[in-house]
Amino acid sequence: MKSEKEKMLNGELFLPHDPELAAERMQAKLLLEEYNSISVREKERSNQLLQEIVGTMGEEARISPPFWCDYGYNIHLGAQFFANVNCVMLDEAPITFGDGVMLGPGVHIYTVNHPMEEAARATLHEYGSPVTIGHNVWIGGGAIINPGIRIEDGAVIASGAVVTKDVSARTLVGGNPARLIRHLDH
Ligand SMILES: CC(=O)SCCNC(=O)CCNC(=O)[C@H](O)C(C)(C)COP(=O)(O)OP(=O)(O)OC[C@H]1O[C@@H](n2cnc3c(N)ncnc32)[C@H](O)[C@@H]1OP(=O)(O)O
Repeated sequence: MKSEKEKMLNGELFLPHDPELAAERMQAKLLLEEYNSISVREKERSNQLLQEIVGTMGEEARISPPFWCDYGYNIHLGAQFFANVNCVMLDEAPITFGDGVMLGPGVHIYTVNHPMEEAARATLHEYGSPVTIGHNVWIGGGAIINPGIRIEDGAVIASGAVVTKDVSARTLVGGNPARLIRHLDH
């Protein structure tokens, strides 16, 4: 029989209050608590902690605290990744960034959904869908990226956008729900 963690990683319905998953979220919270309270002078310790929190990270990846996520190990940061303050990543499924990605303040990236059907939702099951963000994407402050979204290379997400559909390479999208504003090809 599959564990709840295996179901989570497989994108199937799973129970988050399972003891193994609850312990992993607690471990992530403890690391984040330390990460979010560390002095700005302690760059090395801060970098070490970020390496412990996320699954993988490229050269010079940085996240300005405070930062929150559920598990951490499902997050993969490319080189020169930068997230401004108050970033939230609900990483029940992989969240993968290419190189040179920038996030403005307060960007939220969600991979988790609850069932739409009331009786199924009442069982407290949930399920994850991966979010994939290409190289050199800029996501403006306050944007929300929904589960299962793919944002291709060079795209720009305007501040405050709610991204509900995949975003093509080198396009600017904005609004709620986010719509094409213009192409960025030169
Ligand atoms: C690490 C960090 O990133 S920290 C910095 C954080 N900074 C931010 O988050 C700022 C993000 N910047 C934006 O959202 C800007 O508005 C940009 C980048 C989208 C502006 O891009 P521009 O190409 O200059 O767009 P411009 O101002 O010409 O507007 C084009 C159209 O998009 C609309 N638009 C611009 N910004 C937004 C927005 N945030 N949401 C919805 N629509 C928008 C404009 O109203 C305009 O619409 P119209 O053609 O109907 O008049």
